[in-house]
Amino acid sequence: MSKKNQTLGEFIIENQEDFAYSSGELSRLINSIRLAAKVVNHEVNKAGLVDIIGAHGETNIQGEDQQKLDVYANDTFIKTLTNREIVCGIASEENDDFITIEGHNKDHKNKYVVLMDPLDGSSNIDVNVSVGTIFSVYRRVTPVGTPVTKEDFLQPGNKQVAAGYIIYGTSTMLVYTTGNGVNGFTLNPALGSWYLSHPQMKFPETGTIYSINEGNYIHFPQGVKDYIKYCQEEKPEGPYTSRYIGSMVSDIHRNMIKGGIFIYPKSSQNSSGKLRLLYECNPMAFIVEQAGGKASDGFDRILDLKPTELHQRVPFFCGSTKMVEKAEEFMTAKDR
Ligand SMILES: O=P(O)(O)OC[C@H]1O[C@](O)(COP(=O)(O)O)[C@@H](O)[C@@H]1O
Ligand SMILES: [Mg+2]
Ligand SMILES: [Mg+2]
Repeated sequence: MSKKNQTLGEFIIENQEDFAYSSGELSRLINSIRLAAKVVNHEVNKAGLVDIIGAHGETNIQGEDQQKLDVYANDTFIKTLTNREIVCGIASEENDDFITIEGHNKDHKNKYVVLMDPLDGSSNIDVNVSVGTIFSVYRRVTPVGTPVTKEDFLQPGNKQVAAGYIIYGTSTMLVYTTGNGVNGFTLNPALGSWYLSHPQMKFPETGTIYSINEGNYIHFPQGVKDYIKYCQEEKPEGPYTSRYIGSMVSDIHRNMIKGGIFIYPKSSQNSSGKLRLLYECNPMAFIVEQAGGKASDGFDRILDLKPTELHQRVPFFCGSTKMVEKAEEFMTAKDR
């Protein structure tokens, strides 16, 4: 069978070496995520048809309005993973605290914790623009057989054993890594199967797309302002293009295919930026590095940061290696 016709199920079976230390637990975890993703995809696709869009009337811990689909996606991923009892804990952007999963015999025997942003870019739902899900998997650091603690979730990103995202776009894709490159699978909605459509994805070393919310320009650090000016200057390789969807998964997915940089910097209004280290930046940084790209906070590697709290935010510079390095030069010159 040609690799292109391979389904995700077949891919997992044929690449068991990627799951070498997991005795089937990690493969079952990815299988559960692909199932939950199909359920969420079905709901996202009919968002315009049913009265499910719009603010839910609650606010999450960051004080932001939750959309109904945020809640739905959160519940779906949590229930799917909890019912199958294949993880020992879950932390979600939509929950104040982590969830402990005891297991059927209350023996806390599972090894992995999952951290997730169940619906990324949710403000795009009611205008029919792509949204996503981001997930991150770590091996617990506390002993198996005991309840998980915060320590299991506050691990640096370089300890991730798997990470991925789902993009609910014109096609729905699941892109993930277990630390052995990045593979992308496209959902055939008629069959409900994920097909390997993007084997061994590679982030172009450089590109001409820059993605940043320039509406916040006056609040940006000087290094970011200088980098934006640099992007707008004439260059031998041709002009740069500004593209910003406002849904990080979609912005980074496009840049990974075409070459580009995504920046969400700190600002005079927000000293740590907006994006969450554990639910958004670490998993995307792992994927991007595995595809040959680079991710930093403008100075230091995202994956080496030691988290101190679950909902911690961090400035994020991510994309084609040469472009991130160039942005870091401007940051170091003015903001170090
Ligand atoms: O509107 P802004 O400030 O540019 O923020 C956009 C960013 O916020 C996010 O939507 C945050 O994600 P959530 O929808 O999960 O809160 C990113 O996906 C996106 O890059
Ligand atoms: Mg998000
Ligand atoms: Mg979200």
